[in-house]
Amino acid sequence: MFVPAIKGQGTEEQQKKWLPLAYKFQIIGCYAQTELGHGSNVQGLETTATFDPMTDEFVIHSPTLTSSKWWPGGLGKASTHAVVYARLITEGKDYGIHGFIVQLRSLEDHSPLPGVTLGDIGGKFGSGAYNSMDNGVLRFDHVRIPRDQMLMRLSQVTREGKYVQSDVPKQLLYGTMVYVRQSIVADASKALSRAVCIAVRYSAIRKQFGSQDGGPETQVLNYRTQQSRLFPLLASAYAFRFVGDWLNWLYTDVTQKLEVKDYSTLQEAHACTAGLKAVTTSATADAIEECRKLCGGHGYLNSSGLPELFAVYVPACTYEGDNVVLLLQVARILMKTVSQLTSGKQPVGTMAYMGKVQHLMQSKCAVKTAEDWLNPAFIQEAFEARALRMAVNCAQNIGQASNQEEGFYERSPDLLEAAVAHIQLIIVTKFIEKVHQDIPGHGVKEQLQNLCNVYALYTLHKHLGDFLATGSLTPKQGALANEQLGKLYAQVRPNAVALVDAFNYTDHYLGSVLGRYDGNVYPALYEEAWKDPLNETVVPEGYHEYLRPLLKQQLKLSRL
Ligand SMILES: CC/C=C\C/C=C\C/C=C\C/C=C\CCCCC(=O)SCCNC(=O)CCNC(=O)[C@H](O)C(C)(C)COP(=O)(O)OP(=O)(O)OC[C@H]1O[C@@H](n2cnc3c(N)ncnc32)[C@H](O)[C@@H]1OP(=O)(O)O
Ligand SMILES: Cc1cc2nc3c(=O)[nH]c(=O)nc-3n(C[C@H](O)[C@H](O)[C@H](O)COP(=O)(O)OP(=O)(O)OC[C@H]3O[C@@H](n4cnc5c(N)ncnc54)[C@H](O)[C@@H]3O)c2cc1C
Repeated sequence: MFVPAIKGQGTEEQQKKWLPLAYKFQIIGCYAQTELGHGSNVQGLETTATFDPMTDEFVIHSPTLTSSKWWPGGLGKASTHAVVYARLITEGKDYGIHGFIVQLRSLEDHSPLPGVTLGDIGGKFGSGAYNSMDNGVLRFDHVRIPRDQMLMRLSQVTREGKYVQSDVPKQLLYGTMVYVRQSIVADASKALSRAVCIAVRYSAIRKQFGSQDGGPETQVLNYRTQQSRLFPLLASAYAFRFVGDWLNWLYTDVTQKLEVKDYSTLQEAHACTAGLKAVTTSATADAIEECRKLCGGHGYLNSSGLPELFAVYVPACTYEGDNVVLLLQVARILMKTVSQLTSGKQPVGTMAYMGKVQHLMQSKCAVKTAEDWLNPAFIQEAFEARALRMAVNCAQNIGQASNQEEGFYERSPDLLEAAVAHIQLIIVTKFIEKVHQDIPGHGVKEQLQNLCNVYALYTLHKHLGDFLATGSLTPKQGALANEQLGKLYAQVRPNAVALVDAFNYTDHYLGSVLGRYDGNVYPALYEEAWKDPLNETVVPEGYHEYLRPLLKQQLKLSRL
């Protein structure tokens, strides 16, 4: 994040100076924004950067304990530099949060520079690989940096100490977070597909119950409950891959527009990256845990690969923006869009469907049979009606409050659900668009169409309350969707293993004895057990000190 921050907020000159050093690992940088007392609320950060016109320097300082930088990855032990976000103060005025390049450690012996106190913040969730990341703590005691180490693409301070705001939106300060959020969506798809690959392959080889007159037991993958839990996760892995590809296109397009000072899609980029990051990471974290349960007891072994995957993945719901905070950002933009509908201003991009407000507020879903739910037009309209009606309901309720802001906070739980509905519509829309494209490979398109329908109808079934409460569906239509879902599972079943093999993960990358490509699980589980250090001795350490005396004592007592 050190590099994207300099690329997005540094001048050409600053990029020329600092990026080659970072690319060649002549310096190692981190992104030091979050503090002990503030993470979500960036504008509440307390670290100060006070301009000293006498020396043409900024004085970086941590005025309070809560201003200590806390969490930045790489900060504790590895980084020599940081992009530090601090309150810019010049001529006695606080101009809010800006980025500054600050050297933290000597390039000679890696010792902290004068005025810099830093270290690691300690162990994190479980024994997961995230403990290999030195998330750190950092405090400054009046550390001086040259004025040209303020990142000056978005705003400047002159030699005399005058603050100059460039003619660019101040939200570009948040650009690095937008970049990482869009990459986190692709990351969610990768993590989810790994978990699903393990669970599908293991479910195909695991047999339990159901043997007739001594015949083989039943593959657990054939149980309808296993399919109803697992196949929506398989469909989600594909859904998040396709929406992540689209989001990367959107991000690239917005970045190109910024180059020519076209800020028209900045809000769309913020809403989509924030909302998709929130929805895909929450779903993926829950799905990895579900995949562990789908593998029964063996899923709880570290050798299954699932506990580690879960422990390393779950902070994605928090870092790069707490998911609730990000969804409330989406909700704010939805409310703004709804308020503009009466002005005749046509919504664009992923909000365009809201322009059909007259139709969508009174449309009646035309589904009459279970098969009708295979029509993408019916799915699309149902999801649009649900999302729009939830947003309009929130706007009407907020409008009844005496104060807009108060109304927003009062209704924030409902706004959260409206934001999720909007984001799920985007995911469904992009999946439908994907399967409408020419897709190579014999039968591949049909399989993706099945998964698209599984993702949409499962999501509809899971959130049926929204669809019924907004009148977007009738209970009968909801039941038909569930009926069609069961038929789709039967169609996915024959190709389930092929659909996870398609992720093309090596056994090494998957890191799971349950997810082995050859399915030879039991010998692998048994072999893995003997690698446990506890098995280096046949008689366990502690026998003579603790177990033997206890056993002997009990034996004596039993003879009395
Ligand atoms: C380098 C890695 C690359 C790839 C990695 C690959 C895969 C990724 C996998 C793992 C990642 C690895 C490790 C994890 C690293 C994690 C690092 C971090 O966690 S960095 C710190 C992250 N912190 C946050 O996300 C903070 C969240 N808070 C905020 O973003 C803001 O405080 C806020 C919540 C948006 C509030 O902003 P503000 O206080 O300014 O107030 P408003 O809500 O009123 O907003 C004002 C105005 O601005 C608009 N806006 C807000 N944000 C943005 C934005 N990002 N872009 C554009 N516009 C924005 C907002 O809509 C308002 O607009 P208005 O209504 O005025 O029109
Ligand atoms: C593994 C990991 C790596 C990280 N790496 C970095 C890094 O490299 N650089 C960096 O700068 N930071 C990093 N962070 C910090 C991370 O970005 C923050 O923790 C994150 O942004 C959440 O902010 P917070 O901790 O202040 O949460 P808080 O906002 O304190 O969240 C606590 C609760 O308050 C709720 N809440 C907060 N505000 C509102 C609101 N307005 N309305 C409703 N509910 C609200 C949240 O939903 C949550 O339930 C990392 C964190 C982790 C866990």
